[in-house]
Amino acid sequence: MSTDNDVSAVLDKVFSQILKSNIFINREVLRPDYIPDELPHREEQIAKLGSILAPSLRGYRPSNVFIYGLTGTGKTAVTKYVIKKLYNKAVELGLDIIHCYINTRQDDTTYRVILRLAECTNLRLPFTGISTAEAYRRFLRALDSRGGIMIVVLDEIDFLIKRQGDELLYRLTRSGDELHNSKISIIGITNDLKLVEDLDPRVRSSLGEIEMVFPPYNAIQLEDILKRRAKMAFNPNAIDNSVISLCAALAAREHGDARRALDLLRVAGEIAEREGSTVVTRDHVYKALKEIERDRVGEVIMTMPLHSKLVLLSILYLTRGGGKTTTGDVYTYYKSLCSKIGIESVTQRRVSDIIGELDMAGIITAKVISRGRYGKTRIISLAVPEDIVIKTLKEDPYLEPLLSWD
Ligand SMILES: Nc1ncnc2c1ncn2[C@@H]1O[C@H](COP(=O)(O)OP(=O)(O)OP(=O)(O)O)[C@@H](O)[C@H]1O
Repeated sequence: MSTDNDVSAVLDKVFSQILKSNIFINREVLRPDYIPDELPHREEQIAKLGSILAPSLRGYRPSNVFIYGLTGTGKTAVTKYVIKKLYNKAVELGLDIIHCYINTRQDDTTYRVILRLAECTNLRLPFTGISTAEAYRRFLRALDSRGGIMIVVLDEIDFLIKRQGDELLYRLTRSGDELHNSKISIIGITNDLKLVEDLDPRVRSSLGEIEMVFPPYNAIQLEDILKRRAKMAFNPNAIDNSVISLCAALAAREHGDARRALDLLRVAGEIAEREGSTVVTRDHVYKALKEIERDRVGEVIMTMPLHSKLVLLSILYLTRGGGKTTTGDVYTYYKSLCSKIGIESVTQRRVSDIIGELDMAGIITAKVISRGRYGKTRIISLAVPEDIVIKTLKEDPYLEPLLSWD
């Protein structure tokens, strides 16, 4: 058993390790929310968005823009960068442009988005007590009495649409009918390409007056992005080019995701620091890859609903030691687990959907095979290490007792 003294000694060691370390000169520049002064390989998108928004400097409402592309392709960074430059220009010219950035994963209800819109016009609305329609009316009134052009960025817009539908978007894109002294222009950002296809055509056409697609970066571009950041983040003697190209190559394996590349570099540096090393090595990058993957898988599993966890637990049990199983066997085992803990099971069809979702999330692999006249089935195997799944499922008090087979 560890004593308070042991724990305090461990902490002392960690603190002095970090204080001694001179791996980083400024680790903040590797954080996901840091907006760098230059965004290499996005010159074209910066110029295009800049020219779309520029009419606001002459008092015209810029076209609405719908920006989409896979994660880590620079959509948020480019948008914030262009808006900041535009705002600075407006201040220089003595113009009043209101800009409002809202991430709808964080502000995920229509009411909260309206609260934030109102805040950007300096109007404080109550958190409760008035209807959404009333809140919207007050916001429009405040904006119109202030006047000017408002540029609203709705980032991760898919979260709002999935939760609340597209009513607010529709109203915002039609707000011109209700405003006399002001205009609203919207930039919607998403990485959910399917959402774009499924969107109501009337909203898609008004929101996407102009559409911009951000392509993934290739490994060479990622390397270039990393080099420039690494120069600001690391002590020059603590990192070499082979570490940076490894991070770029690993991040480009799925799709060129700059966030993943930067995370790898930052976590590799942190591991080197924790280990008391004076340089970041390729070995630290591989360790970082494992650590990030563990965190990702752990988080996905932890936030899954109970029945998805039970399905995953069934797959884990039936494929122990690297085996394979089928949808039918998973369903039978899953039902036995439900009766063990005294809850009602969901239908086989739903279990089949859950298997599809686990496959999409990269937790399992499910290949459809034909069994001739017996129809089709899926051959299922685990796609992530068993120990991460066991450790995460054990954290759920409902499931803990079911995991005592070993
Ligand atoms: N061209 C670039 N140069 C420098 N850094 C970049 C570049 N593109 C992206 N980044 C950095 O990569 C990280 C992710 O970028 P960003 O948040 O803009 O991606 P995104 O496309 O909005 O992703 P998501 O859809 O997941 O929100 C940020 O830290 C950003 O600063």
